[in-house]
Amino acid sequence: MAPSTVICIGMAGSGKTTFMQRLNSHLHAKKTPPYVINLDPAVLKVPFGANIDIRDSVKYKKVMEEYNLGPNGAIVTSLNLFSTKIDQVIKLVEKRSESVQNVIIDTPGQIECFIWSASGAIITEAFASTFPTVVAYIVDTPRNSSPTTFISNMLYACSILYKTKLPMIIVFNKTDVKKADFAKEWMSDFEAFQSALKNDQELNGEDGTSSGYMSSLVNSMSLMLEEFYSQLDVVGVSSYTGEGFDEFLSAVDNKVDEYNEYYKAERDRILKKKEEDEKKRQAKSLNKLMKDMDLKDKQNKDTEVLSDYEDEEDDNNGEVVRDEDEPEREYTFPEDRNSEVNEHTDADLQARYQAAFDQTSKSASTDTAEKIAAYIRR
Ligand SMILES: Nc1nc2c(ncn2[C@@H]2O[C@H](COP(=O)(O)OP(=O)(O)OP(=O)(O)O)[C@@H](O)[C@H]2O)c(=O)[nH]1
Repeated sequence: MAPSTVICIGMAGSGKTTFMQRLNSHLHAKKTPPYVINLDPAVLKVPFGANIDIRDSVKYKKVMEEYNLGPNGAIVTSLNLFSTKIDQVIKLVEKRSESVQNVIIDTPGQIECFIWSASGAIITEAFASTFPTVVAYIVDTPRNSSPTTFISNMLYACSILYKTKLPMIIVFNKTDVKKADFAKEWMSDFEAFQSALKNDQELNGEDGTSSGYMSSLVNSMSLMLEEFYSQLDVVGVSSYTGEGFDEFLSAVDNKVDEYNEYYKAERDRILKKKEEDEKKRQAKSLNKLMKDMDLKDKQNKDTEVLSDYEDEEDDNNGEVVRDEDEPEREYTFPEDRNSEVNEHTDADLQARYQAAFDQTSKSASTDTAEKIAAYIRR
C-alpha cells in the first residue's frame, strides 16, 4: 500500500519542528518508523534524523550570497533549486513504499515561501499525485486565544486549503500550556464565538477592535468559515508531552480515506480532463495545419513560380507543349503547324526564307539607285 504523506505547515514558531520530532518518535515507538523529509533550507538544527534534507542539496547561505538575496528570497530560490529534483525524491520514497507507512514533511516557517511559490506547488503536487497526501496545519494554541487572532489564523488555513486542494487537519499544538477546547468550541458553535468576540471587544474597548466595522466583518467571516470548518478534522496535541498524537494519527487515517474517496477521484477527473483537452487541442492544431497546407496548395496552383517547373519531368525534349485551348497562332510558315519545324533541313529553310523574302520585298526605284551610285563614286 502507498504510504500516506503528511505535509506539516504552520506559522513560524507554531512548533512545527517540535511536532515533527514528537511525531517521528511516536511512530518509532509504534514500530512504524516514518520516512522523514526536511524542506526548510534555513533551519540550523533538525532534531530528527531526516531521510531527505534539502540542506544536503542546497546551501542556503551560498544561495543568499551568490544571488544577492534576502532571507525569504533565498528560501524560495533554494526550494526552486530543490524542486528540479523532485522526481528523484519521489522515486526514493517509492522505493521504500513497501516498508514505510508514513512520510512526514517539514516546511519553512515562512508559509508564503512554500505555499505561494511555484516550487511549493510543484513539490506538493508531486507528492499528492503519487501518494495519499494530507496537510497538517499547526497552530500555536496559547497565541490564538484571542478571537480576532484566531479568526485571522483560520482564514490563513482556509486559503491554504483553497490553494493546495488537499484534505486538512488543524493541529492545535502546545496544549500543555493551553487546552484547545475553546478553539474546538468556537469552531462548532457560532454563538460561543460571538460571545467570546463580544467579551474581547469589551476588554479591548480602546484599541479600535470594537468599532462597528470590525465586529461586523469578523461576524460575517465567522459565518463564511463555518463551511470551511465542516471540511476539517481538528485535534489538540502537545509536542512536549506527546498528548493527542494517537488522535492525530487516526485523523490522518480518516483524511487518507477522504483523499481516496473524494480528492483522488477529483484529481483523476482533473487529470483526465487535462489529457482530453490536450488531445482536443492537438487535433485542432493538426486540422488547422492541414487546412493551411491545403490553402497553400491552392495558392501554389494560382501563382506559379519557376521552381515549380524545375522539377517537372521533361518528356518533350525541350519542346513547349501547346495548350489545346490556346488561341490559333499565326505561323511564319503555314506548313509549320503541327510542330514540323524540326523536320526541315538547313537548305530547305534557306530556300523558304528566300521565297518569303521575294514575295514581300519591293525593288528599289532606279532613281534612288542612281543617286546612291553617284554618292559612292564621289
Ligand atoms: N510548551 C510547549 N512549547 C512548545 C511545544 N512545541 C513547540 N514548543 C516551543 O515552541 C517554540 C517553537 O518551536 P519550533 O518547533 O522551533 O517551531 P517551528 O514552527 O518549527 O519554528 P520555525 O522553524 O521558526 O518555523 C520552541 O521554543 C519550542 O520549544 C509544545 O507542545 N509545548
